[in-house]
Amino acid sequence: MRTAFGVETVRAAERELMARLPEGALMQRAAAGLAAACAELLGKVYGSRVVLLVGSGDNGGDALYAGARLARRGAGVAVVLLAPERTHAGGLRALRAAGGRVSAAPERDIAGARLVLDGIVGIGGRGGLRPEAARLAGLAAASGAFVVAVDLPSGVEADTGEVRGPAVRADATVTFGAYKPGLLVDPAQERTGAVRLIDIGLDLPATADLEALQYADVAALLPVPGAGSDKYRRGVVGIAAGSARYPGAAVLAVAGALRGGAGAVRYVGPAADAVIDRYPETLVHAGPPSKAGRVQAWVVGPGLGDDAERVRDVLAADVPVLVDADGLRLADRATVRARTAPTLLTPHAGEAAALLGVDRAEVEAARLASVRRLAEAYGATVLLKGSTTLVAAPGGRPVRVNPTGTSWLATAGSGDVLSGLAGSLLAAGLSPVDAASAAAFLHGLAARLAARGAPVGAQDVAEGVRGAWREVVAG
Ligand SMILES: NC(=O)C1=CN([C@@H]2O[C@H](COP(=O)(O)OP(=O)(O)OC[C@H]3O[C@@H](n4cnc5c(N)ncnc54)[C@H](OP(=O)(O)O)[C@@H]3O)[C@@H](O)[C@H]2O)[C@@H](O)CC1
Ligand SMILES: [K+]
Repeated sequence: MRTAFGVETVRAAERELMARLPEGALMQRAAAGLAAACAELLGKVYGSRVVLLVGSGDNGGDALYAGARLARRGAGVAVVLLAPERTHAGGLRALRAAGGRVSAAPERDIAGARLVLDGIVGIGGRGGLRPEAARLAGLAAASGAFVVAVDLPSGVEADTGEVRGPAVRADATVTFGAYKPGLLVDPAQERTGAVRLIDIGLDLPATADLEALQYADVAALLPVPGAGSDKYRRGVVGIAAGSARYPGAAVLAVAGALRGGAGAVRYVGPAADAVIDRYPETLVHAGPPSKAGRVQAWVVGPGLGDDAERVRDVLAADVPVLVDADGLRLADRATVRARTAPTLLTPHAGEAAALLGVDRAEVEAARLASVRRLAEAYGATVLLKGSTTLVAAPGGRPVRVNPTGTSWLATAGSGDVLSGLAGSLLAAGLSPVDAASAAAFLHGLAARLAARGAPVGAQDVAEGVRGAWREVVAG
């Protein structure tokens, strides 16, 4: 599991460790890791031109000490100071002693640099970059130099991933002690480049603020039928989706469900012919969901139109229910809150905005806060779709972020496949958080496998799920 911790937690762990170490030791660990990463990126350090953008705090100190290490190895290092009178004094002394210099012509130095280190601001930052810092970040972006963010791209919010003003766009980020949530959540995540974690020996709490499943975590969650399994013991998932107008949504939700590990898929609704035509293994039923026979979990909503009655009927079932698409519009909040079996809501940003009564842009800007708010408001687990899909449960447990997302998934019907897949995992017995995050992981990987650099449709994604599953199990 990859974990991320908020600023307060990281600072507390740093204080605790600093009290046991000689003064400055932690910064030296950070700088050593940073310099090593930069040397690796440069390939040849000797003769390389490096520019440090240095602000008033310890983030600048890290950059200065790393710059000193690179200067000792023969790099030509120039530093641009944003607050000359408040620069980290020890770091600047070390840089000068190693042969580095303070830039007299920042524009020229940045234009000629191979590597720019962004030490403007780290976890002490508030809000977007100030004008002079923003100007320098712009010059760095325009120069074609490789930009390495120190701890995090300056200007992004470490705790939330929000980007409320100008911010550095890095090609790589070297972060210290722990991943910060903002490095994994959009929109900030788009600005980090590849992230490398330097272990500086922090002792962190067992419970993270954010976590991202890795291959082995997903493999451990996926259901495997035993010798004694029959289709009912493997779980039956019910799909209440589709309408005369949108039969395709039913077909795609069933396609996802058939790949999710449940023993059988039951379809209820007016698109039974289309479903059977494509997937004859589906059990179909034309009446209300409550009369369809036993299921271990329901999916309700994709392509449903305005059939509020089907949503009410499904929500009355005492099994886990996944609500998606039209179902989100039709589900009554008090009914969801009153359910005793778990509920999983799977909105995209626009649907989440409608549920929260805010603008879509506000959800997209504050994804972490939005998914947490929705989970509390509905007393339900919420999967917020996006290129960094988030899963939150009510009650403040760590939020999960999916690491396999790809922009190829922004294609019609791919959400229907995801709801079928997650519903199937629910029916197979996974908790809502595990079902949602394992489904998002498989779904993202399936899209990548299916796409391999070319556009994909939702059916391709559904067909890619088996390959993704195999890849996960193989590690
Ligand atoms: N603690 C440790 O042991 C270790 C810490 N480490 C490192 O220290 C970093 C944290 O250092 P830090 O606490 O000194 O804060 P930091 O991020 O440098 O900000 C400093 C100042 O910037 C300013 N500023 C704020 N917002 C701004 C903005 N938008 N645009 C421009 N400027 C802005 C504001 O000053 P102001 O001008 O408001 O007085 C603020 O006080 C951490 O990220 C890691 O790199 C590692 O070495 C490992 C060991
Ligand atoms: K930085």
